[in-house]
Amino acid sequence: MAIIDSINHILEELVKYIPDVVYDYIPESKISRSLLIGAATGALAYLIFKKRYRLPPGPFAWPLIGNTEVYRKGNLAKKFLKMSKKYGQAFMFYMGPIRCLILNRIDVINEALLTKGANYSDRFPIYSNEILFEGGEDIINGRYGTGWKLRRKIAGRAMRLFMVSGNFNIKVEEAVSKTVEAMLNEKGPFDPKPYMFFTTLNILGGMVFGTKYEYNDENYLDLLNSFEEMAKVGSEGVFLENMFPPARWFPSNRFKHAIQLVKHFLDIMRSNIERIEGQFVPGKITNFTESLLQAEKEIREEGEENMTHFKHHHIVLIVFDMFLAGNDTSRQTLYWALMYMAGLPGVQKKIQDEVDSVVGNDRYPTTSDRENLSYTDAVLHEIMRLGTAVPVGVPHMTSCDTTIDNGKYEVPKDTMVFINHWGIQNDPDNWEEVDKFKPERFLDSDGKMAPKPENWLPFSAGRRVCLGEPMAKPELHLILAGFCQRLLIEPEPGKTINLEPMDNGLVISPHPYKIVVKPRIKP
Ligand code: HEM
Repeated sequence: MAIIDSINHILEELVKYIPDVVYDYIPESKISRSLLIGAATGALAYLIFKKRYRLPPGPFAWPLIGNTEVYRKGNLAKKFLKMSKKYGQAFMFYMGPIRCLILNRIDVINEALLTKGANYSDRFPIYSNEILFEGGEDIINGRYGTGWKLRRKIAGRAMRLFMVSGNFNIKVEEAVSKTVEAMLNEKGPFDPKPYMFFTTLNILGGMVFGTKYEYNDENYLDLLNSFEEMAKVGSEGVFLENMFPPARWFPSNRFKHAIQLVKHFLDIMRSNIERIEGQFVPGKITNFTESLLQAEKEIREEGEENMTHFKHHHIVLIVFDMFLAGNDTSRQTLYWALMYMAGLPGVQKKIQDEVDSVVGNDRYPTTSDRENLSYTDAVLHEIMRLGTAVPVGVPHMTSCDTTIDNGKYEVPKDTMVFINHWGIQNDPDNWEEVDKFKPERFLDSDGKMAPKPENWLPFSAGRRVCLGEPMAKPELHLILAGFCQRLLIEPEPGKTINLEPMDNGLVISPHPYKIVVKPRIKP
């Protein structure tokens, strides 16, 4: 009570200098007065002593709600590119109360991801991710530090093992041949989207669990529906719960639905891991999950105290990451690929000629054909440029006060950072005839793949670079080559395919057309 009395004494003295009109608003109760003066003094001290930063420019932001016009609806990547022309290549906006830095040019992106990688590689602790990912201790959402590094290293090693074991070519071939067969069974024009899911899921399922799915398999349909539903919930916009903590006391139905979906998905992962664990013979690794189980065993043998950063729970989260990060990105790229093939028969024919001459038709393409299938590779690069699968990346966070644009601006600790991958890949300042589908831009004068243009960055760079890049690129290349080798892909009769991306939602999606496929090789 002594504190309240002394605050009130100060207030009594101060009010003598306050104009009457303000005096009327000062409550009479001593406790309310103390709270008021305490809050006012706190706010004043905050304003006086708050560190002032030389922040990058950006639009005016309302307190608490920030720039609703930016984050509420529509395609973020396109908005960011447009805003960068007004505010500069490193600018800020506020998502609710969260301060966000947007990077739109390769030199500032390289500065953040490569030169100052240690300052820019943390992840923002997004509330929904911490809830959905049971603590957010997976790889994608993991905070930058020892635990994340260890989990990334173990998962990277497991993936490399799959790539070099010879299993990779086999799994891709199995997946492509199953999809080709299923699509050829279609009687008329059909939507190719579910088939792309079927292809990528078969490869991921093969890698992670050693599973093979059939098109009407119950387990497969369960995964497909869970994924479709998760993608739908995710594309409906940001969760209010992430921006405004009080919203967490009364979670929206959408948020509750997302929790149920992820829980179901994690249960599927757990039951598969348990099955593999039951048959696991240490030292004998045949799939990704067994590699993780082996790593867990070795870490445990070094002493239980080493297990803080790699427990059984982390295996479930890492496996979930593989499906989450690996599936939607790859299937979306393939969906674009089929639309381009149906819409651009000349490009399709050139791939077919290349595959026919390099591979022939009595076997499927393999990774060793890749360097001789340069035109196919260039087409894939152009598809990934225009149909960027992760348009504004996975947000990073600064782990300390830092700078950007060679010291021109200061960026405070805990700022959320977006890399506009779609933006640099579709900026007319970076590419000639930016909207034109031109695979040749990736080829040298001998028709071989030229060095990667610096503005082609679908997988990001630096410490958080996509873990799946070494797998995704050859995988998508083999699938595209395999489809074109086996199939003639055409639009639905009477339809012309509009290859402009749809202008809605967070992802860059093609317009949904039906296609027709015909066999090129007799089965
Ligand atoms: C078209 C295919 C793909 C694209 C365009 C893509 C793109 C990306 C991007 C932009 C990021 C964020 C990087 C950053 O934070 O700066 C990322 C992260 C990640 N990706 Fe991919 N990805 C693809 C396929 C895959 C596949 C097939 C897998 C695994 C099977 C995978 C696993 C991951 C993981 C685990 C991360 C998190 C890395 C970390 O936070 O340390 N991705 N990916």
